[in-house]
Amino acid sequence: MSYTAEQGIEAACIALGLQRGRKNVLRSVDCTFKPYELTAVVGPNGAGKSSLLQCLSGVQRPSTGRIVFNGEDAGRLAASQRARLGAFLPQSETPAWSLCAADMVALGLLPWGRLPDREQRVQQALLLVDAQAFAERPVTQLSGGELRRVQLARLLVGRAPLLIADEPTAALDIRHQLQLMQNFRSLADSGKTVVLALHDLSLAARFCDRILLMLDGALLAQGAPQAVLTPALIGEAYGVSCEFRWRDGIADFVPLDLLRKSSG
Ligand SMILES: Nc1ncnc2c1ncn2[C@@H]1O[C@H](COP(=O)(O)OP(=O)(O)OP(=O)(O)O)[C@@H](O)[C@H]1O
Repeated sequence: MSYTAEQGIEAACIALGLQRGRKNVLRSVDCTFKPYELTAVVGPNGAGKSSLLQCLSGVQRPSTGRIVFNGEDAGRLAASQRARLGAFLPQSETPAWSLCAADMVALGLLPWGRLPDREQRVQQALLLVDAQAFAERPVTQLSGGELRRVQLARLLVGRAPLLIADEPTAALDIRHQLQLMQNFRSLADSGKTVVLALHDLSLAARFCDRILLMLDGALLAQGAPQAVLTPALIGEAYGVSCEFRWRDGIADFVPLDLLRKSSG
């Protein structure tokens, strides 16, 4: 591939399908993620958000369709090259051994070998998520939110132009949710392509350029927050009535009532 890791990457999913067991959990998904864009993938439990992010990151091989990075088939890339292009934070992960937080963050630099500024990068990443205070603590002794922040630092420490995070704000307190979303916003503004699965629709509306709304393995809608996060589409996807109150660019999502019996 002819571009460097610091250049932007446009990642496209083309007619993406994924079968798990007997179920088609992704059904012909077409979408494109661009440099300078922060995209939220939203939708009810089981809609296929994690499956889409796993395909995009290369953790899952799609059953049908393709992922294309800057026009080239990502499925043909060596795993090491793909890791340098796209960094991924899975929805959940339990540490297998008790390495210290700084060493866990440094794992995010593995795709680039031993960089001369390794220590600096690790310290900067820890600072981004406010985790310097527990840099030397074993990750097995951190609280859920502290561990998540260390895992987020591991995502942010590298040089990949594509950042993919599955429910990055879950487990974080409101201060750290806000700080993290501001960081993702700045990273997108600097040219990164950022894709997040989110359940918090207020955060998605406030910080993201685009929203992909998924339902039952397919895209129900995609576009700007004000176009996608409408009471009609939210009602169809989640089965709840809701209100969005927009004030100075800040969206406040208020779920009001159940519209129908849940299917999931
Ligand atoms: N390993 C698996 N084997 C079989 N089915 C699976 C597997 N993992 C997920 N699924 C199914 O795939 C569908 C999509 O799951 P996915 O995790 O992508 O949803 P999601 O939108 O991320 O949900 P959530 O909001 O609950 O995290 C669900 O119906 C789920 O039951």
